[in-house]
Amino acid sequence: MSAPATAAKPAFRLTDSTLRDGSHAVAHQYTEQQAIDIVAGLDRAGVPVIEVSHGDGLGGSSFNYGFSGTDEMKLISRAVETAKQAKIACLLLPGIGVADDLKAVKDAGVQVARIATHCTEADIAEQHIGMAKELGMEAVGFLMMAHMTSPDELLRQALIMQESGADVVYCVDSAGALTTKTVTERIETLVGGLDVPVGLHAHENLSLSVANSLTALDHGALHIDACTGGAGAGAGNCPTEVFVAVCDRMGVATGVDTMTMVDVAEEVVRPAMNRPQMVDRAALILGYAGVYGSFMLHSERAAKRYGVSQAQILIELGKRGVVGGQEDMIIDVALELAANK
Ligand SMILES: C[C@H](O)CC(=O)C(=O)O
Ligand SMILES: [Mn+2]
Repeated sequence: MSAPATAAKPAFRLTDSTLRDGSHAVAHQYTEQQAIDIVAGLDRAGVPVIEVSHGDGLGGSSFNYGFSGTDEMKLISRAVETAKQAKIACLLLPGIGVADDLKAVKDAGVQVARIATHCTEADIAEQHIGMAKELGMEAVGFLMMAHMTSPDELLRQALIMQESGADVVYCVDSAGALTTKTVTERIETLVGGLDVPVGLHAHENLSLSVANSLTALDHGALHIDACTGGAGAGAGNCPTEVFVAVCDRMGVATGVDTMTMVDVAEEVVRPAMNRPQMVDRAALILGYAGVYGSFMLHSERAAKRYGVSQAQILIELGKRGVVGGQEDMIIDVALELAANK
């Protein structure tokens, strides 16, 4: 097998979110040892940024979002201790995480603060982006459920994040509902209208995460998110090892050693997963109906508990345009379906 092209300057910066978005796939039950092993592998492969926190960001451990198996601060500390070259990042959704969480992770050695809001609510990130900058962290704006708004409105929201001090702004396909066409429209509009670099965070629900990430690069994105073994909410995220392998084949420099990534996926991450990441019925419906990826396991539990169809719950949530933070609506919909049976 040919040697990976790690020497050339990378065409984009890769953020691996196995220990954050991938946490949805294991119902937030990562152990300290798993965090150490995953960070050690990714760091060895040359991944430049590794995100660690509860799947729903700092402070996510709760009845609403699911309790963490291990306190996220412990996972973060193990990650910081283990990484030799990679920066450690955290996600924060204002309201779930609070300003003190940012200070705590900065003190623990986290260098990148990713501040996430629904795609039309960037204004609620202003304070946290500003605080991340005051703390001397890199601040990344993260506009979730980006399929739900137009490219022009997404740019208007991204400009709010840029004005607040964001160093990078991401288009986040939380539902895995974007296609190569709708990614192109969004990334082109963001790249054309922002002074700061643009990123894409793709999900696999329509089997398009690799294609969408490549499309984003073609249209000027400089940051790409991925998860090893395709871990993550719904059908998972863009699989890191597959993405860097495809980049190698296309002559796109990643700075990451593909064969090390392939081993980390196979030997470290997949054994940590509770079940295979795949585009099964529920995941496909998430993408097709445009439903928030992290609703998958919640809707599966509600369907079992109330004896209704998970597919119907998801379709109904899609019709109602339910967004992250409205997890209680999953139960409401399940109860309504049960009452109408
Ligand atoms: C809190 C969400 O899981 C953030 C994310 O990764 C997404 O919206 O996608
Ligand atoms: Mn995600």
